[in-house]
Amino acid sequence: MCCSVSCLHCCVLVAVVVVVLLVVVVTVVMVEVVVVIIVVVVIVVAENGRSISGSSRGRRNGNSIIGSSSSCSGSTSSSTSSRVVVVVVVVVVEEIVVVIVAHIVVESPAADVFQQELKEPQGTFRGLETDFPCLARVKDSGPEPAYQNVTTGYKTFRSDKPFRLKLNNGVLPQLDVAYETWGELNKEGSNAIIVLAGMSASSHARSSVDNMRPGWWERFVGPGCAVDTNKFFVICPNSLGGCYGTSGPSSINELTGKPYGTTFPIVTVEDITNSMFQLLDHLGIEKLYGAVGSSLGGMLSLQSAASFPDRVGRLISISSCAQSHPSSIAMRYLQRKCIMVDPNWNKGHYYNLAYPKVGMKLAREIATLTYRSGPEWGMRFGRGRINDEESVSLCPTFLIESYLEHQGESFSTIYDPNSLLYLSKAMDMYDIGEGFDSLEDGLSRIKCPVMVVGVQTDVLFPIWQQRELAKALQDSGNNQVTFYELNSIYGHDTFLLDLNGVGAAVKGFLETEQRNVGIISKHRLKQQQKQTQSTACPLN
Ligand SMILES: N[C@@H](CCO)C(=O)O
Repeated sequence: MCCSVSCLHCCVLVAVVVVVLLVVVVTVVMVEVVVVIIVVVVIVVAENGRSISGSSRGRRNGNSIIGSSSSCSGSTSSSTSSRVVVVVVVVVVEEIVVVIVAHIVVESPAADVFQQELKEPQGTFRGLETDFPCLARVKDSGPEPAYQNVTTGYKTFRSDKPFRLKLNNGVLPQLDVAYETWGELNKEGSNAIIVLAGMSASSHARSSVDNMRPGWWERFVGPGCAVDTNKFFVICPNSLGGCYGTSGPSSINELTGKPYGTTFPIVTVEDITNSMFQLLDHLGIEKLYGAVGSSLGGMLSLQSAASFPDRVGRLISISSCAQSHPSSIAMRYLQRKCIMVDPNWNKGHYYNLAYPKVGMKLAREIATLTYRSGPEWGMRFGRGRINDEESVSLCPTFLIESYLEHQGESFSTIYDPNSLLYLSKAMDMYDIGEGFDSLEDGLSRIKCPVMVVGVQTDVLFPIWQQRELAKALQDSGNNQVTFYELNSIYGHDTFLLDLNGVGAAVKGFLETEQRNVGIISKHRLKQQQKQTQSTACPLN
């Protein structure tokens, strides 16, 4: 403990109290000693006086008196000693009590402060504290996506046919795909929209009677919302390789009776797309009205239209790409590395053993850097400190630090680290031009109207990449490409948070007959925002 400038007054007060107590203790001890000496001397002198006068009377009055004097002299001496003993005992007990009290005062933390201050005046450097009481102390001051560990409330499609994957001759003896639906499929089966999630999300896009908790797109999907469940039958599947009900590394391998861990086959965006179309087959949906996806989901929507051009009516890709850029791969590589160097990761076999929490937490902190933006943090936290009163140490000082720590902590135990490895790898590997002469050739398989939405503050899928995607789609021969550039502050996570921008664009594109619109004007987005705001779906 040390006195900082801010608590100088408290130090002075503590010092005064300690000095006064010490003076009182020393004075009491000294007085007690003097008193005991005086009392003993008085008793001894008084008794001696009585004994002297008694013996002179005995000598005058004969034997009887001598005999009486003799017996009397013995009783006086013993009573004197016992009085002295009683006085000494009482005083010694008192002294002990006083010494104990003095000891408590001198050893108290308050006295420690004082002694330290006496030895080392204000401002003396004594070395940093090394106990690092770093705690996640974040003020909940901004919007966050609703991610949950979803274990119930979804349906599961199971295929018992072997599911073949693109790489390494991978095969799964059976396939599970978890999914949730909202709205009604019409008689023609023509109003189905598949909503494709980002990496961390589950099938729980919106609350339902089976799971009342808010979904990750709660305000975007629903009656009157951007994806209007009064008009559309909405399906949200969990991705292959994930951990919320669909086959993934935490699933049990029926051959061994144990979780696959890293024996699970490598997964690609094409594989995830194929698994989702098996689900659509199972649901009897021949052709989707639309595929709407963000981030990994945007890759899936592009791939759906490329792999199954006759089965996708229109597609939306938000903050995504058709070919992962080295800068995004680098950001995901670091996250994977954090997990894989955690000794508890144990080459992916940690189920029922120690959990690689440290690596997972750090991975999510890095991921958060790529999901949000400097402008948002500037507005939300500025250079605000966690505790203005606290002296500066190597622990987090600024609110942004404790925000990252909080994000890492809260996500680290609701998502399977192996799923993060598999799905982030799938994103790295994505290249719609692979096997074709160019990206445009790969994109030319997409025949339906496309809307590309990008965000100016996205560092993971930067806005220039979105412009390039829209242009490459046009250059591939598609003359039904719409491009929106949003200036939201929420970076890559804008698709989860900005209902006015993203919601309006999505609703407009889904509910407008598609023509050869080319690059859409800002004027049209404003019109669509007004349209969206006038609907029953609650905005912000
Ligand atoms: N915050 C999102 C961003 C990537 O889509 C996630 O964690 O999945």
